[in-house]
Amino acid sequence: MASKKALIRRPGPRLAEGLVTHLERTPVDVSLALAQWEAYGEALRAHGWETVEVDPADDCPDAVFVEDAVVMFRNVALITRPGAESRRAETSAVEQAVADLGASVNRVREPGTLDGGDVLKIGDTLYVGRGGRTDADGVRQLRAAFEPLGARVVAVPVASVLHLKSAVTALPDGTVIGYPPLVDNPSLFERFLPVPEEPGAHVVLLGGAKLLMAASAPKSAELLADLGYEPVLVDISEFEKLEGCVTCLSVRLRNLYG
Ligand SMILES: NC(=O)NCCC[C@H](N)C(=O)O
Repeated sequence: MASKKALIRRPGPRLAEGLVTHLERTPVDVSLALAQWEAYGEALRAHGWETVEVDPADDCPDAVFVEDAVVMFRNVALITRPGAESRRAETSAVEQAVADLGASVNRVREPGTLDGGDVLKIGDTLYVGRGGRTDADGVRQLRAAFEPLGARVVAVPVASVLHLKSAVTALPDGTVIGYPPLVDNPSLFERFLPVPEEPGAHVVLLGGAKLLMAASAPKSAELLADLGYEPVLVDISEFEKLEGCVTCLSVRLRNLYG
């Protein structure tokens, strides 16, 4: 039976120093962030996901955004080489965690850069954002790692946001959702549904019709509820101040043995 495990990583004491690129910096309340992170993990567990904590990286302010350190396809983990130098030390404990869970491990090598937040998986298609954090060599290495396993890799230019998945994610039926002002090329996707708020573009598929979403996107949640989905809302305001979203706080692992 497929496992339902989710990697998460506790925010560290330097969280407030996390990178901001497209937003103006506003103060982060680290203790509120920790409470929000606990509630996020609880929401995953309440919907049948076993959370697995990666060892914290207290010197890395952005380590909580664990999605950026690894891309999973089937039972293979591609450990990334983050585009931001300050995030490169995040990956070793993530590699250890996925290896301990039984994944086969591959790595993005210098000089390529790739952030997990740039990879949107829909079935066997991997859309990869070529933008501020992921370069052409990173895209090539993603192809080399996963095309032999049956993935189709589609590269998408990203200019307006930090990562591809800051702009778009996908519903369980593969429909891509996004907030139009921030989606550079909606025509690259097979089906595109606009949502009315920027954070409304981010969903984590919890299973069945359940979608984990940010509490800051009530209108988008309403729209998706009206389409028969069941939004589960979590407040992640402190992570949003650092350009984080619901997707980047976990990595779901569904195809590991054991
Ligand atoms: N996948 C994501 O959207 N990750 C968010 C990363 C935010 C972090 N402050 C960064 O700039 O790297």
